[in-house]
Amino acid sequence: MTPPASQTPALQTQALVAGYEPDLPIVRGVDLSVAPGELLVLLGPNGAGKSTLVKAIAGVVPIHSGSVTLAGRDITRIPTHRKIAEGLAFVPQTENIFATLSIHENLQIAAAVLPKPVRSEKIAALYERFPDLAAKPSRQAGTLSGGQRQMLAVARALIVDPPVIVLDEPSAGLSPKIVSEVFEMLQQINATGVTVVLVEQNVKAALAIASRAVVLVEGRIRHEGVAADLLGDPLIAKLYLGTGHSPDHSQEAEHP
Ligand SMILES: Nc1ncnc2c1ncn2[C@@H]1O[C@H](COP(=O)(O)OP(=O)(O)OP(=O)(O)O)[C@@H](O)[C@H]1O
Repeated sequence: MTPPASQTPALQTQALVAGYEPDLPIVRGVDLSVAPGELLVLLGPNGAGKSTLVKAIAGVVPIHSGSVTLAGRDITRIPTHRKIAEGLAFVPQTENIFATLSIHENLQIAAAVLPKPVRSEKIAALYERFPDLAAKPSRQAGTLSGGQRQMLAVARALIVDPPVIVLDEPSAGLSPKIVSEVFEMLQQINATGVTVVLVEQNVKAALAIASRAVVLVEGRIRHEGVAADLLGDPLIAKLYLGTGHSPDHSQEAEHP
């Protein structure tokens, strides 16, 4: 979906510089604009700074300068734990669930940011949306398959009905079949009006579901465009997307 240019971006970074050490920027001046309703994929070679960028947006990596806005509101300096209440949900690549707790307890903890009276109703709504989770609410989250863990991590993020969800490589370590299921789930979430931003190594699969793609190289945006166009551009595929000269991670085995 390509909304009118005048529309306030759902998520925007301006001249964003971020990194782990004060004198070592990894993200080096990124202007990223995500329109409401977009499913945007962030691509680029290993070490390009994709994860660092989304972590900076989520508030878990220090921002040196620049800004992050959500539907026009400045959230640059808002503490990480409050960003979810502002409407920005972040699903980290790892440690995105409490492995020793049950599915239900994981959802209860996520629901703690909501007012008490609505918590059970929100959890019930999630169970309706994710029947696989509803089937075994007392199961320990750490015993779930990789795909089901991602489902739980996404469900936790969705508990506040966020307008924007940002995911750091949700397909990491999953088999191609499970990757398809996770991507289908993201498409369905996007179809309900949620703006989705995801970092991905599964270039072809991600471009197939994305509306737009941004290619990050050495901490800067090098290319952006309609996902389908990028998929068909042999130069971009060769230079930045890893297709043709580095392994497509979709072939990796799932680690349960
Ligand atoms: N916790 C950390 N502390 C210091 N430097 C880090 C940390 N995590 C990542 N880096 C460095 O930041 C740079 C960008 O890493 P990042 O993970 O953001 O890249 P990426 O594009 O997501 O790559 P990949 O696809 O390999 O995950 C790399 O040079 C990496 O070594």
